[in-house]
Amino acid sequence: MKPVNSDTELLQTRKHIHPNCIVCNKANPKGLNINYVLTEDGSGVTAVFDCDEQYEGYPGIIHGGVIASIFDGAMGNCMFAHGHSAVTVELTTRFRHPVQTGKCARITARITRVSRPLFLLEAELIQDCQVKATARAKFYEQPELQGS
Ligand SMILES: CCCCCCCCCCCCCC(=O)SCCNC(=O)CCNC(=O)[C@H](O)C(C)(C)COP(=O)(O)OP(=O)(O)OC[C@H]1O[C@@H](n2cnc3c(N)ncnc32)[C@H](O)[C@@H]1OP(=O)(O)O
Repeated sequence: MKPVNSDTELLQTRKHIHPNCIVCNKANPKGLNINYVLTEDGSGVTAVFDCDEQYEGYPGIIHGGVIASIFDGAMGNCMFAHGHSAVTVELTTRFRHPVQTGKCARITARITRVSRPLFLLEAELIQDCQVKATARAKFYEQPELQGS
């Protein structure tokens, strides 16, 4: 599926991304400040997460809720990148291996199926060349969120 714009800065500049988003807005001092950009082939979005220890649950392991939030943000931004505004209606995360603090991880998300108003998306987190967590979600299109 082609994105509406190949500009990798698109995701941070589109006015309809909520200015206070807890996951992706860099201006939110209490947020995760994740910078999602389009993948090279434009089919999805990707981001690097620094896995700072402030996000740990158990010592040395990133909290699963933080990972789920980053997946949700990735898939939401993927929707925006393809010109769809939508809300999450279902999110399933599989924590395959502990995500360690102090080592960067890469998150990638893409749309896998469209059945309007529902969109199915998948995401994965890779650290140390290993897929450590995956997610699937359903998003429900809400065009009225555009421009808010
Ligand atoms: C000291 C200071 C203390 C401070 C405390 C602070 C408190 C803070 C509290 C913070 C709280 C923060 C909380 C956090 O954020 S914890 C952080 C987020 N979670 C993780 O990092 C977990 C990462 N995952 C793993 O480590 C492995 O996957 C584990 C060890 C879990 C299993 O890996 P392993 O390679 O060993 O095996 P396997 O993958 O073949 O699976 C084996 C079995 O596991 C079951 N299973 C697996 N998947 C599912 C599933 N989807 N539904 C149902 N069951 C499932 C099932 O029985 C399966 O067996 P089978 O059915 O296949 O026979």
